[in-house]
Amino acid sequence: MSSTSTTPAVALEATGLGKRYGRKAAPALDDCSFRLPAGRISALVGPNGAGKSTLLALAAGLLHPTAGTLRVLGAAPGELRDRVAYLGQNKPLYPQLTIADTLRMGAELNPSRWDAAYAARIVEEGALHPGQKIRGLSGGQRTRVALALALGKRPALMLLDEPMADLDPLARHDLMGTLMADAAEHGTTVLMSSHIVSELADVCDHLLLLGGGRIRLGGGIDDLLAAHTLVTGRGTAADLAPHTVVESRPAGRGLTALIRREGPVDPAWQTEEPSLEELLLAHLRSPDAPALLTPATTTAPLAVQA
Ligand SMILES: Nc1ncnc2c1ncn2[C@@H]1O[C@H](COP(=O)(O)OP(=O)(O)OP(=O)(O)O)[C@@H](O)[C@H]1O
Repeated sequence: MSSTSTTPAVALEATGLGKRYGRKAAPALDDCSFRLPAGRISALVGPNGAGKSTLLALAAGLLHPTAGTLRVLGAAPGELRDRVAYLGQNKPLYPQLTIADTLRMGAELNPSRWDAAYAARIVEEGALHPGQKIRGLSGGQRTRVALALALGKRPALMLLDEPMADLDPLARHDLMGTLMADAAEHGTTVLMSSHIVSELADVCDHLLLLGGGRIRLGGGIDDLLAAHTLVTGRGTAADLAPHTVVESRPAGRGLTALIRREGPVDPAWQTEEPSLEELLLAHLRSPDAPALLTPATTTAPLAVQA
């Protein structure tokens, strides 16, 4: 059932990727180079306008880059539509169809991969009846049907653009649980944008942080957290050299700083590992902090496994 045997080790590979929506517009994505390892559940995070939706739409083949290249499961974007599911912020469904008709359409469009039981389960867990018309559903209920349609085809790669934004908290929690357990079981690669960091921390094992159209952080969440330390103590940011100070703030007579370690930290500083939220907030507040991509995410030294 799993498609990992034919899935390359790298799900997405961007090289100098850029996208401008108009000649005079600032680039929505600018010189992005990164790898997204296959089989990971990745959070795509960044402030409004950072380029998250643009990246997901490029990966789905709905937009074309204006610079650089993007490979998706080793192919051009859009080439492997049956293996890639994209769910954007607009969920195009036919209002006149029933839920059952919609899922039948999914089965017809994906004859070799359709998992009818899985699609039906996603719908049933929302207490929806197959005979209900799409036009009579709430926004959150439509989201659930759109997810069933996208996931029923058992994609190797799921591109989800704020997929749960209009679901109530309980539905979000339950649906996210179903989706992630299933992705883990099938080795599916997920790239999911969201602004709800606490939710991402529970389910994601990989992170891409975008800011101003550039990659700011990329890598396994544990590796990224381990590369940073929160320090508190008396002294100035200059005293923290040779570490990279991502962000520092006054605290009492000294300061609290998030640093990227270069060797051991002077024991005069109190240290602790940051939470994912602290890591993200410090980088979001310091847009000029240097980018960090862990080795599995950088395009430089890693050999692609065919
Ligand atoms: N269709 C479009 N035409 C022109 N500019 C666009 C278009 N779509 C996005 N942009 C611009 O590209 C930049 C990146 O937008 P994008 O939607 O990718 O950001 P985002 O990170 O998804 O933001 P949000 O968190 O608000 O959804 C923004 O400056 C936006 O104004």
